[in-house]
Amino acid sequence: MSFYRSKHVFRALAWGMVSLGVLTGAIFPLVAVELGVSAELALSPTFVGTTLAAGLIVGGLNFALASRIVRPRLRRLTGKMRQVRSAMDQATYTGDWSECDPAVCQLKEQAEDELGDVADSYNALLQALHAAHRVEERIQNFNNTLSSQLDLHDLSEQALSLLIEHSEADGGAIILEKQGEWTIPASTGLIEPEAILKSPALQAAHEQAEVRRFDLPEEVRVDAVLSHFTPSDVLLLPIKHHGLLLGWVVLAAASPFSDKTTRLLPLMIQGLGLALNNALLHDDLQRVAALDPLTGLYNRRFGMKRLEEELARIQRNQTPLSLIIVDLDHFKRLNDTYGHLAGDKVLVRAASVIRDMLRKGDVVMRYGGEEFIAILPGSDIEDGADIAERIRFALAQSRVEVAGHTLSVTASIGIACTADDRLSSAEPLMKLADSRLYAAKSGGRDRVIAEGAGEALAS
Ligand SMILES: Nc1nc2c(ncn2[C@@H]2O[C@H](COP(=O)(O)OP(=O)(O)OP(=O)(O)O)[C@@H](O)[C@H]2O)c(=O)[nH]1
Repeated sequence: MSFYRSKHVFRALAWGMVSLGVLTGAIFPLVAVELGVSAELALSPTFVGTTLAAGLIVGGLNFALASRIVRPRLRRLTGKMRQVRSAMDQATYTGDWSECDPAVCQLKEQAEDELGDVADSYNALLQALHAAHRVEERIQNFNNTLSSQLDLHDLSEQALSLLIEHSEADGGAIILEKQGEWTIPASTGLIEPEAILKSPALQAAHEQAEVRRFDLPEEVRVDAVLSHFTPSDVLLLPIKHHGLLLGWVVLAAASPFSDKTTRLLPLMIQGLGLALNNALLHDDLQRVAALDPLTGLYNRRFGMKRLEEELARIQRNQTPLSLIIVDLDHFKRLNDTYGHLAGDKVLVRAASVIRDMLRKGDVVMRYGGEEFIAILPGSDIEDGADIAERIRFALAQSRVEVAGHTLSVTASIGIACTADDRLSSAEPLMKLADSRLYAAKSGGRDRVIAEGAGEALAS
């Protein structure tokens, strides 16, 4: 019948019940005749009218009863749903989801029939929406926290600590590819994390960058406060940007990661790819801005900044610092004779010779055209002079082949030292070293001067 398919369930129910009542009322006189009531009485207009009216009334009452039982419950259900919908509308703009909390909005329907099923389904839907919102909120918070970070090291540390906080991990590390090498910019709670870089399993993982379970090399253990342990579950999650593998997040836990965590982590890491890519670009730009493009040494601007930093540091540590100025001799003549490109090759070689003579922790910059400065923290004037002499000698020995010519160059060098010359700031230190360089030039070039010329400070 058409009312089965009606859009108005209660109207259809009313039609159905009343029609059934009237039909029963209509059939009743015939049944009465069959049961022995005289046809004259049973089919009389009064009898038929009464049975029809009775059928109509019973149908109507049935409908009223059904409607009274079912409608309030349905109204409660729809009322709650409307409340949650409008709370969600609001929350989308205000960010306050407390009104949509399942604890507040759940339906407490006791019925064990279809109505109870509807309420249960509604409650389950509410829970699912709430859980989805919580995941979205976590991912958004994670991305917001990271997007403001451009320093690669700080970003990696922060990302790792958030990932550990949002998972059951006891320790972990971030592995990144930087200038063609795999490095670990952040690690927490792991003993000897560097061993991961040599792991064949990691090398194999690079081939197919996907989330996987991972066996840590034996020496990598989790550092619990009172003991070290081998984790029972380790996740290796790729960090990608536009499909390109930037690195990996390694998370290690004492007990297996839950399904929820293994599903949440890749979503969180999606945003990390963008943030790390920005930080890597920033890092590259900073490096490019700090370097002299011809020699790859620090440029003057960045080198002088480093000098200020080193001076501040040696003052705190009460150690000396020597500054060496190296100026190639008769470089103009070399350029004029063999050409600018030949001059460039000699500059590149000179830069590498000077760098090779220095220790880790020393700083070297190209200060100007054919002038280099080396900063030696911790060196007194004797150390400085010794290194300067080695630089002079190595430069004089080095040869550069250019278009069939073997070129060589000498250098004049001046040195000053914070402790021996009783200087503490960059300007007088540079001035004194420069005046000694001048003395080396005027003394005949190809020599080191480490004393005298103090009068330059007075000017
Ligand atoms: N090939 C090349 N030459 C450069 C570069 N920068 C500066 N120069 C040249 O270096 C030369 C420096 O000349 P000067 O300052 O007169 O010094 P010098 O000829 O070395 O003489 P002394 O220092 O007195 O021994 C100039 O001819 C510059 O053009 C560079 O990047 N490449």
